[in-house]
Amino acid sequence: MSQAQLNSPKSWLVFGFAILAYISAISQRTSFGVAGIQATERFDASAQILATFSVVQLVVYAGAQVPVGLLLDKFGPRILITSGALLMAAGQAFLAISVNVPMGLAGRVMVGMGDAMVFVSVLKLLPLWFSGSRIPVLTQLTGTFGQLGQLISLFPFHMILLGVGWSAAFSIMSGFAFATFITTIAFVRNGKNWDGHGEGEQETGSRIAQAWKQPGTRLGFWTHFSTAFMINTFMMTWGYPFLVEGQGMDGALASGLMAVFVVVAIVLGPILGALTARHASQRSNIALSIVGSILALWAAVLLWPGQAPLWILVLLMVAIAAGGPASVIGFDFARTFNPPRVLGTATGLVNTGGFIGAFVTIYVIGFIMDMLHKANGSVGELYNLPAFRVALSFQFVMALLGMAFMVIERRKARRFLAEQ
Ligand SMILES: NCCCC[C@H](N)C(=O)NCC(=O)O
Repeated sequence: MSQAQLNSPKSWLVFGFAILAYISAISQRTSFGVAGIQATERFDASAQILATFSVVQLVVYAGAQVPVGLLLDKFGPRILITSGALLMAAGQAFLAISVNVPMGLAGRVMVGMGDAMVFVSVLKLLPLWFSGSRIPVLTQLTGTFGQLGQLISLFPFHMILLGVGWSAAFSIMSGFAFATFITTIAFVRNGKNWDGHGEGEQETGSRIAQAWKQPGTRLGFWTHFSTAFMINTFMMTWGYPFLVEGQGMDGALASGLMAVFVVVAIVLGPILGALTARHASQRSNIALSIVGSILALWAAVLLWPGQAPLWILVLLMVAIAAGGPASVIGFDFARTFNPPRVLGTATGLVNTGGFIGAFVTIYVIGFIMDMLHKANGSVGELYNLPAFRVALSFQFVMALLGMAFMVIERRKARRFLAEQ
């Protein structure tokens, strides 16, 4: 390990440009979400087809995590971030010229694959360039800075889309991704602490098995699962319809309140980073407390007689948003329990938790809503408060499952540490 390189000015330069690539990745990921109305017109698509775009992109993202983790351990972060940026640039360029649904989907698949390569690679760079308590803080800051990407798609991208049009807006996003491809080649290095391809000689299957066998990886997976599935469920599908159709909130207010998620991530990320660095033995308790707070607020909102007042809905959103920074604790478990040669694989495994949890929850909530509507003879509104109350309660089942596994794996991880 080259100590001279750690925490050096060059470390900050590498980290800065890696973060830039991640900010770009988040802006590419979220850009389609603000272009829904234009996409419906351009592709002459139904709401279901529009939803397919998001689901396809997320399935690609989650499905790519383990292969990306394996490639990361073999080839290192620099190649992965470079390839991710190039794939996203190509995907957005393709989307800019696409005129039908299959072309649009192909573009989003490329964006999803490219996006999948960036976050875990930035995390893998951290122990190569930094040491000690800086790592958990920088892990949190990575997630926090990434939120700036969402602001890019919410504001400048959206303005260009409205003012100049689809092709120009997506071409500019493609240009942004391409710019980070160039800056990654120019400035991002694996550094002297990267052992190179020698790390990648181990069999693929055995590397996955080695990472998963480690109780710290499984604790990280269930931590990510428990903290992130509710924010993903809310942001990706059910938050907006629940606020507008279930709680009778004005659509513009509901969209505006979604910015709460960015603000909470920016404020809470560094605080949680410092807390986890200082109190490593309390990491799981911090995550469990945040999941507990989300559940308490969901219970208050769902049990509230009639529509809940605005203040409690805002509190609910703050709590759900706290799940984002809390999920980063999962990556900290992966890092502290695994040797560097399987860290990418372990991080990829952890990063699937909150997405797998969200797919299941999103689907089951929709299924329950449909069943309740059918049980009522398919009369009246599909989306209504009593139906949301029942369907959204499914989140308690998933959260309790996740928390139970966190406690089980925590016990095993502690036993593992005691035996070391
Ligand atoms: N401060 C918010 C961080 C959110 C992290 C999020 N749960 C996550 O796992 N992100 C992975 C990614 O690729 O962005």
